[in-house]
Amino acid sequence: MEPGIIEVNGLRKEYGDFVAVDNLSFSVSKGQIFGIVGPNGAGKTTTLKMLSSLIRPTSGNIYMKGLDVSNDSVEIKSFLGFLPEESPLYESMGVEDYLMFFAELYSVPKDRAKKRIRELLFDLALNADGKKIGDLSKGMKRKVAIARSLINDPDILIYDEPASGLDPMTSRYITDYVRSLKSSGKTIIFTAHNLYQVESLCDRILILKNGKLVTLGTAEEIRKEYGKIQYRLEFKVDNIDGYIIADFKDMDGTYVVITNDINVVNQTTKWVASEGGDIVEMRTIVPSLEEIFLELMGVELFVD
Ligand SMILES: Nc1ncnc2c1ncn2[C@@H]1O[C@H](COP(=O)(O)OP(=O)(O)OP(=O)(O)O)[C@@H](O)[C@H]1O
Repeated sequence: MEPGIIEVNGLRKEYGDFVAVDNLSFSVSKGQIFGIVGPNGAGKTTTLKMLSSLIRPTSGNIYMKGLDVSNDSVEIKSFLGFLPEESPLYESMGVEDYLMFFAELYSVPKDRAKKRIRELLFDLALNADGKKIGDLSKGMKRKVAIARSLINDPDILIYDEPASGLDPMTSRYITDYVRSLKSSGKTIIFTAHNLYQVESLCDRILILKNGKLVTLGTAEEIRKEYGKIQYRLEFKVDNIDGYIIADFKDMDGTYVVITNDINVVNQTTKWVASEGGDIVEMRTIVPSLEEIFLELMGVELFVD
């Protein structure tokens, strides 16, 4: 198999006696959106900080485009954009001055930087109207931080919770924007707590718990491996007294059976036919990534 644009092998981070990230290995292919999810304290931010060479791993290695992050961090920074969970912005600066300042830090020639800033402001629908960064809304500040991460047009983007804490519209705008970055050929690793967002956006998903990989795959693969598909059968019969195949709910004259056993479905349909009744509806209930996630984390789910 071709090596990924990002290759992580046996990554470990210790803080004193505490192991924040433990023997983590994964590979991200070029042009993929790769999501890292896990409960608070799972080690997501620590992993992203190691990928962005903000902190050094205790052991293990990370390669980006074949370069070792520990040794070639300067070169890697030229094609990497990092968006931290909390982005400290220079509150007293105007948006364009702020972005120009970062363009200079990345040695982007002035003319190209001006064009890039115009494009980014347009693409992100960011109209600051001459306001200082400190006077912008939370969503606009997040957009400024995203524009900053893209100022040098990097190929690889590492985004820590890019759309968290924002209103649904801005959050949606940012996730759509991340999707458009993928269409322009960029590779994106991001963390999020909103699993519907992760499911709709990511090509592959890594679930972390206590610093360890729990599972890794497409949403479909994770669903296949961990999700219990259930069947919901709704039927009508004149007399339910003889039904002993499974538990059922009486819903005002129709009866509902929810089961993960296909034999129960087959036997029930036969029984309903033999009683001269009708099947009102039969469907499968596919678990959401959220339900699988909660189950993997050991949280009991209650189904009505
Ligand atoms: N500098 C540090 N010193 C000591 N422990 C730390 C340090 N940074 C992180 N940790 C610990 O490492 C663990 C993982 O933290 P991390 O921030 O990576 O989790 P996370 O998955 O990003 O959580 P969240 O979803 O809350 O952002 C936590 O228990 C945290 O307290």
